[in-house]
Amino acid sequence: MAVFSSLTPVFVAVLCVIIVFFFKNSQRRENRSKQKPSDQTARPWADEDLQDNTEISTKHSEDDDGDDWLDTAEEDLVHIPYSPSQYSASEMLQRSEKFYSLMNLRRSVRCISPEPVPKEVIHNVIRTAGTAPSGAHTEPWTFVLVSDADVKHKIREIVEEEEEINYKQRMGDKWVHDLKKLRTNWVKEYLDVAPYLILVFKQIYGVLPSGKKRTHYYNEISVSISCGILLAALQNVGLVTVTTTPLNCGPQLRSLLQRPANEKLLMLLPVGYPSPDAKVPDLKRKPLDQIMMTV
Ligand SMILES: NC(=O)C1=CN([C@@H]2O[C@H](COP(=O)(O)OP(=O)(O)OC[C@H]3O[C@@H](n4cnc5c(N)ncnc54)[C@H](OP(=O)(O)O)[C@@H]3O)[C@@H](O)[C@H]2O)C=CC1
Ligand SMILES: Cc1cc2nc3c(=O)[nH]c(=O)nc-3n(C[C@H](O)[C@H](O)[C@H](O)COP(=O)(O)O)c2cc1C
Ligand SMILES: N[C@@H](Cc1ccc(O)c(Cl)c1)C(=O)O
Repeated sequence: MAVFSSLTPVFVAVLCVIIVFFFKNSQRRENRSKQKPSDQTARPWADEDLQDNTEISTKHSEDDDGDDWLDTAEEDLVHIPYSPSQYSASEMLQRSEKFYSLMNLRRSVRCISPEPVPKEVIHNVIRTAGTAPSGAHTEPWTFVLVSDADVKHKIREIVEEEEEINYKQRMGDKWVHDLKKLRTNWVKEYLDVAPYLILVFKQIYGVLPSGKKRTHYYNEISVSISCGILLAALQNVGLVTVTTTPLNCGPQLRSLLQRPANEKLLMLLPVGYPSPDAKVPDLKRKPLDQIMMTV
């Protein structure tokens, strides 16, 4: 008993040292994991809410035996002067009003004329889409331009088959109800009729000359921005489209168009002139005070 009572203070002291040691260690580990992702599953650029399926670079993976990601040529990239056009305040106002008026006339048009469209115009529209900013300038987009009647028809078959199931089963009553005002259904005549279909693919990763994967940061956001610019470029030349996202068609369309495994369909845009009898739902847009908060 006497031995125990004399040991207790020593025992308590040792116990305290052990507890402090463990506590400090666990704090250090926590801090380290906050400061620097310690494993390759940490992907701060992939927004969970967006369900951005960006794939991680294989830089630290087991099969990695080199420093492909270290591109010295890019490290030495020169920085050049940049002085774009500037306008007076009144010119700016005029230009902003003009551009707003043009864009405010943009509508999703589902009745497209078969009238041919100059190919060079479409090429310029796609060039313009390719001016979009992208995560780490990875330019993670592929625009597949389809004008071949047989391929367009195959696309229509795939889309209509899946969209019928979407409307009847996958989308559910609420979504179908919310779309009633648009009078859409699974019949997609514009896929045969429009002179061009542009299928926009996001590259979920790139492929380096060595065959290894290159990380495409924020690829979905980057490609979505390029699609916005593409829509503006179409509007600028008087062409129409409808932004479509044919659910469950991605893999089939990718394989029909022989796109590689790193590409996923983001949007399908039928492009042409509006048909003379085209109608659009009389939708209203939110005014500025409902979309802008000033602080
Ligand atoms: N952002 C969104 O919330 C959604 C958008 N869509 C839109 O619908 C359209 C068609 O997409 P949909 O077919 O439904 O969906 P996906 O193209 O995402 O494909 C559906 C399934 O196929 C897999 N897949 C597709 N492409 C690849 C690829 N290149 N490599 C590996 N796996 C692949 C997906 O894998 P995984 O599960 O790994 O992605 C998923 O399981 C597009 O326009 C798309 O933008 C569709 C669904 C949701
Ligand atoms: C992300 C996104 C997905 C869309 N998917 C479809 C679609 O699959 N089919 C379709 O007919 N329209 C689709 N639309 C078009 C919308 O229905 C349309 O933008 C909306 O009704 C507003 O009309 P507006 O484009 O004329 O302003 C989509 C639009 C966006 C932005
Ligand atoms: N993809 C279907 C359903 C659809 C229609 C319009 C939309 O705005 C959305 Cl989000 C979905 C279709 O193209 O009919």
